[in-house]
Amino acid sequence: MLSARDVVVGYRRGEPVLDGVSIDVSAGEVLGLAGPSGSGKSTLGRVLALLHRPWSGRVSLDGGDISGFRHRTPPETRKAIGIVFQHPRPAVDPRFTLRDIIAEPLLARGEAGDIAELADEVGLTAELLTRRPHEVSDGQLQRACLARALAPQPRYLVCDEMTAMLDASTTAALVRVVDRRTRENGTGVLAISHDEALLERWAHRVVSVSELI
Ligand SMILES: Nc1ncnc2c1ncn2[C@@H]1O[C@H](COP(=O)(O)OP(=O)(O)OP(=O)(O)O)[C@@H](O)[C@H]1O
Repeated sequence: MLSARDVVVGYRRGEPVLDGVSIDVSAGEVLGLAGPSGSGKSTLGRVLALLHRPWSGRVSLDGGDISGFRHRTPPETRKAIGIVFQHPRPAVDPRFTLRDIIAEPLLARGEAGDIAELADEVGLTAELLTRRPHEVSDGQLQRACLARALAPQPRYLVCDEMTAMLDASTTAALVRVVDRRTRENGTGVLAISHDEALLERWAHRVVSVSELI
């Protein structure tokens, strides 16, 4: 279980965005996180993905406290939690090919991974893997970002408006990819979205930030 307990966090001193929020994402579960713009959905996703350190409260991974790690997160913990953002372009190095982008987390750990298999999983052809970000569509780049997040076989995945920029067929394709991981590998997913219809189809249950206090 990936959990946050009584998390208080914000960007300006004395102005918490989340004030005592608790959430549990179980293995094999897709938890939808809905709610109005500015309510702190992305902030909570970033806290769970260890990109933002809470002012107080606790973040735990399968029972172990991981609240204090952030940049010094041990590789095994870092590997366990993936994140995919709404906008793929700022999330990649424009000099890299899609193959390099997908391989990035594996190379960083000196691990070998089957890039062709990951590309196949997200529906990218071998030819697309040779291109750079400016030579592919947003949807194709987002497929590469999803493959990069899945490469270390994370136990939990935060999808922060992963499909908000994409058309209906690419959205459905990427959701199918993540859903297969949930069913076959037990990957727990926090699916953050404005799209209530999407969450209704995808998530096992849906909560809003205001319900988590
Ligand atoms: N880097 C930042 N610096 C300062 N304030 C920020 C930063 N990121 C978010 N905020 C503020 O924190 C609050 C919550 O933002 P957050 O992006 O978590 O909400 P959200 O529910 O995901 O919104 P949206 O649905 O519009 O993406 C907002 O008031 C926002 O302006």
